[in-house]
Amino acid sequence: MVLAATVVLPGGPVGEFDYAIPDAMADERKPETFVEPGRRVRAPLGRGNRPVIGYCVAVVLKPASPSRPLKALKGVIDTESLVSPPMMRLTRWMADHYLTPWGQVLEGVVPSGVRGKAGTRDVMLLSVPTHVAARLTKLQLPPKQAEVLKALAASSKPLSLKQLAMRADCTSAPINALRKAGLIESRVERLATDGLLAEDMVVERLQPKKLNADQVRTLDTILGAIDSGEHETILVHGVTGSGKTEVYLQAIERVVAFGRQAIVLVPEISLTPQTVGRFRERFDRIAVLHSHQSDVERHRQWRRIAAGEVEVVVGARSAVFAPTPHLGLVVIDEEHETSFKQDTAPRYHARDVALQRTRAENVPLVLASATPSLEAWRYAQPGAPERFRLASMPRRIGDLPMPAVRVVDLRVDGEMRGALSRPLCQAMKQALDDDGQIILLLNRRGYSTHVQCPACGYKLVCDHCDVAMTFHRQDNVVLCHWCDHRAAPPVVCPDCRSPRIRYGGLGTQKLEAEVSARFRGVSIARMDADTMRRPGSHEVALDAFRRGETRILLGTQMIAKGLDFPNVTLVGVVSADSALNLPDFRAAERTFQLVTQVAGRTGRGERGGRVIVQTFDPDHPAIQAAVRHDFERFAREELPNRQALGYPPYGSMARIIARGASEPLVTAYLDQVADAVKQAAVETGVKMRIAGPAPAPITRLRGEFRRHLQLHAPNGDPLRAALKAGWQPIKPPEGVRSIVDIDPVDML
Ligand SMILES: Nc1ncnc2c1ncn2[C@@H]1O[C@H](COP(=O)(O)OP(=O)(O)OP(=O)(O)O)[C@@H](O)[C@H]1O
Ligand SMILES: [Zn+2]
Repeated sequence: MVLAATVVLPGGPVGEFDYAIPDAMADERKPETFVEPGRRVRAPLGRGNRPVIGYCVAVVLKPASPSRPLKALKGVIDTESLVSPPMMRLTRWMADHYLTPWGQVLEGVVPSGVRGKAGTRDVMLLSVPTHVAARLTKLQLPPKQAEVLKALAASSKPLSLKQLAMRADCTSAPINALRKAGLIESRVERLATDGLLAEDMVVERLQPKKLNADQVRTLDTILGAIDSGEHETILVHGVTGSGKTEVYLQAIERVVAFGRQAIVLVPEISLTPQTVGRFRERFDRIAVLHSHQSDVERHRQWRRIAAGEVEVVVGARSAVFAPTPHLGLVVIDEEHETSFKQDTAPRYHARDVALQRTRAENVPLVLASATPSLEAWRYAQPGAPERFRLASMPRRIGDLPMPAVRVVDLRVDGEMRGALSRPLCQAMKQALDDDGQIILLLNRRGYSTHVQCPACGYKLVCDHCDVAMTFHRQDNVVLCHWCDHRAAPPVVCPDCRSPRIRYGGLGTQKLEAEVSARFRGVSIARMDADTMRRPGSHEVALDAFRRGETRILLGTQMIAKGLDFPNVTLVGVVSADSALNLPDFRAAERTFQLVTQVAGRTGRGERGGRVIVQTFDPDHPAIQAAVRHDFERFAREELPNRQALGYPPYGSMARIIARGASEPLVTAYLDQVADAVKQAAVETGVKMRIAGPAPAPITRLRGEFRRHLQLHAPNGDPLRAALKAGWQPIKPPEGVRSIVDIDPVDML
């Protein structure tokens, strides 16, 4: 038998490869060179023995095969495992579920700062072995060496070479002589270069709030699951302002009291100092993980978490992989948010990964939202394939009423004053007169969202993408929001030279200009991707709004969620329709979520609040349900549509997207794949619906043509089988790239 390491390669080729482990790498007493699962190794690949780096995923005994001996590993990179056994199993599941090579999943899950041990360095620490210390006086040594040994033995903790040389006032020569003679032992330890770790911010501690009846009921449900020691998923559906956060903070207190850790996932955009502060007020040791962190900071947090020094991990999507040693609970706040799905490989959804992880570790998962995803909602209904438990919180804290919503029909209201209808203008004036504050939502950035020529019908699109260019007045450019291509704004039609070229369509910049012209002297802040570029700008803008210095806050969806400002007495939705016409089966769901969430930002104080929604489609079921803050009504009306078409949550879906500069090559490749997938689908014996191949909704992006194929099946297994047989084996030609997105969220 030979001791072998099973290795997967992040950079391909796909597959698991066995390598013999040389004796020197099988010695547990030499941790620097020990091979174990979760460490990266150097291995020779292929005929030419090209050196590659891979992850050891298993250590196994293999029967020796003299005719085909295993190649031997060349070296070990990591001095400790980067991936715990449960995490190893989780990444394995992800590789299978998302049809992504295991090595690529591992590379995506272990942060680069952790792989590179950012902010730390290896330090050799010297000490005197106990058996040497015992006979220190009896040793016959040259005087300098005796002095060194005495100095080291007198030290209460191990010393670095430099420290010891200083204490004994010597060069490294006598120290090395002692090491050679086995009188001094050494080990390598990884220490932070900045020496002392920054202390956690000190924040005034707050006591738990006294819960209302709905909160008590919900907390009891969660605590029951925690105490049972079993996995259970609990969907907390609570209207905006019902106090969901307080409930899960108190559930986490129980988990922490048991000496376990909790992970709380929030959308990246909500991960503000304000949010983190709510945790610091209640817990001593918090770790924050987000995508703007430096490698050094991320590595530091990762180590603290792995060492069990942290009670609560708060983070965006990737915090689902936090290496907590004793996980007790995972919470996903605003569970419906699309940012929980990663849009590069591995294309995982944090909700599904969390479900898998909490099941494996036997701990509860809490999903919280005022507008749950239809997936989570269906699974909380009787008779669904998954069984989530539903906890409802239908009332606001303090029994505050939900704000009244008025719909303005833009088709009949002829009295538009630019972007704002007369009712919205009047309501704004009144809110300002009453010393209230206003939130205006418009989910399109820029000034004009399209440039068109009425004379010849010309539309200005990006040179590289099949996307309309947006005019940005501040920089005086037309800009592609997909590839960032910039051009000078045309003054005449580039096609027919007509000077009547029109800049139309409303963006946040234009809205800001209109509002400030109409409400002179009123302080306005705009929050969108253009004004929020610098880190921390979000917080600055929200702080000014909180203090009342800003009276009107307008912006894209980033102002729609989570904000809790009691003085906001009016919310205006400038155009509720922007998401409604997207070629996406979730368009209605997105519209409902956005309008409901932003409407929920008002009426959160004693002063009450109201909402005005402008739309060209006032009878649309999503808008009708949002106007009533009625999620159940929306779900009742939308679910049958999904069921009729076999769309999620009734069945699984996968999308193949192929792209390349040459349209014929992309087409030929995807046609070939489609045939193979259809053939394979028949062989699964499961009824599958396959749509396409067809041009993707965004047909050209960054100069590449895009085509896609969509697969629907009652569940994910036959989909994966068909893709494994039909898609995986067909290598795209040079210049064509192809990806598979399982359970896609992005339909463009
Ligand atoms: N039991 C309680 N007693 C008094 N105030 C409470 C209580 N629970 C929560 N609150 C307060 O009520 C407000 C709303 O709570 P929270 O922000 O947790 O609601 P939410 O359900 O998460 O809302 P949303 O979904 O709109 O973000 C907060 O200011 C919170 O501090
Ligand atoms: Zn472009």
